Amino acid sequence: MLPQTVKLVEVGPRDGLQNEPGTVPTATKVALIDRLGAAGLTVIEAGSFVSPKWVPQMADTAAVLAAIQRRPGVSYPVLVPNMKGLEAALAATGVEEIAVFGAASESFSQRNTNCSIDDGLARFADVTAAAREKGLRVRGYVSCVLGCPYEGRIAPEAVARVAGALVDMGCYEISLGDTIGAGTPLAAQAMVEAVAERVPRERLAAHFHDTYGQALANILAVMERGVAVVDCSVAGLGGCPYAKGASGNVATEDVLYMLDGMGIATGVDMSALLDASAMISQALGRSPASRVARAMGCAAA
Ligand SMILES: CC(C)(COP(=O)([O-])OP(=O)([O-])OC[C@H]1O[C@@H](n2cnc3c(N)ncnc32)[C@H](O)[C@@H]1OP(=O)([O-])[O-])[C@@H](O)C(=O)NCCC(=O)NCCSC(=O)C[C@@](C)(O)CC(=O)[O-]
Repeated sequence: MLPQTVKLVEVGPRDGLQNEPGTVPTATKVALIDRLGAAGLTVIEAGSFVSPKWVPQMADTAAVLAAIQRRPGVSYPVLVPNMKGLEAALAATGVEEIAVFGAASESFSQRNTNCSIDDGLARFADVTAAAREKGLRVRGYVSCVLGCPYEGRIAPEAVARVAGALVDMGCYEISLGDTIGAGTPLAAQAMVEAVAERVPRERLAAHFHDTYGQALANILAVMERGVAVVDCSVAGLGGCPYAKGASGNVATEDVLYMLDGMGIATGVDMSALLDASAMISQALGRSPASRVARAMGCAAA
């Protein structure tokens, strides 16, 4: 049975823009986030407090948080990898939610966070406990749930182990990242079934990249297995710095078009979303990767 409503988690300003080769001005990020809020998105990932040597594109996250127009009922989470990141998040304006991010692949964990899966989980346990003590909500990510750029196939049980550990430490929701977009629908369903042995389905989110054009099919497949939270990126922004040729998250416009067409409520307005998509595409000087945005007339800048 398909869900009647789906929560869309907009990750473009973080997952998308962290991959831009050039610097995106703070004012552009702020304008994008404000437009996404105006379109009705209720969760908009605003940036990350990670090492600026690792991800220089997110170095202005505190400035972004200070300048956005906060809307009631909208959450603006930020990624935090360690206690230093948590301190920065707590010092920034208005942070109420953070996300910690682990992986189901040892090699990816090393490349992304310079530590093993288990060392990362130990760090996240400390971060999560301290964050919750301060009243913050904590979301957990698992990367490489349907394949790793270094190790290939990842066992669903490995995903379930990391997802279970994140929930046990206090994450309210687990976002399952097909980082390189390699998954296909039956594999996505099998992975969700394995994870559901450890984490209730209503606490799972699909975070699928669209590298092989499978993201929408995979989203529908896991919705059939009870997943009702979908991460997506306006204009299909993004990629993966550790996976050559990887494309961005599934485009928000494309997910919304599918859900609207199926009569599934999201609270997001297509024309306001297209406005945000056109704005960021123009700022970056390229056409949106979203098929829907292109079909609806968002041309190259
Ligand atoms: C985790 C670390 C910090 C370890 O990196 P490290 O080098 O092992 O850390 P360290 O503790 O040894 O510190 C090294 C330097 O970084 C600084 N530092 C240390 N921590 C911070 C911090 N929080 N904020 C600012 N600065 C920090 C620290 O102060 C020090 O500075 P120095 O003394 O050399 O001048 C690093 O590997 C890192 O920042 N990684 C983040 C990588 C990242 O952001 N990746 C993208 C997000 S994950 C993703 O996109 C996947 C996802 C979530 O979307 C799901 C999916 O699609 O799969």
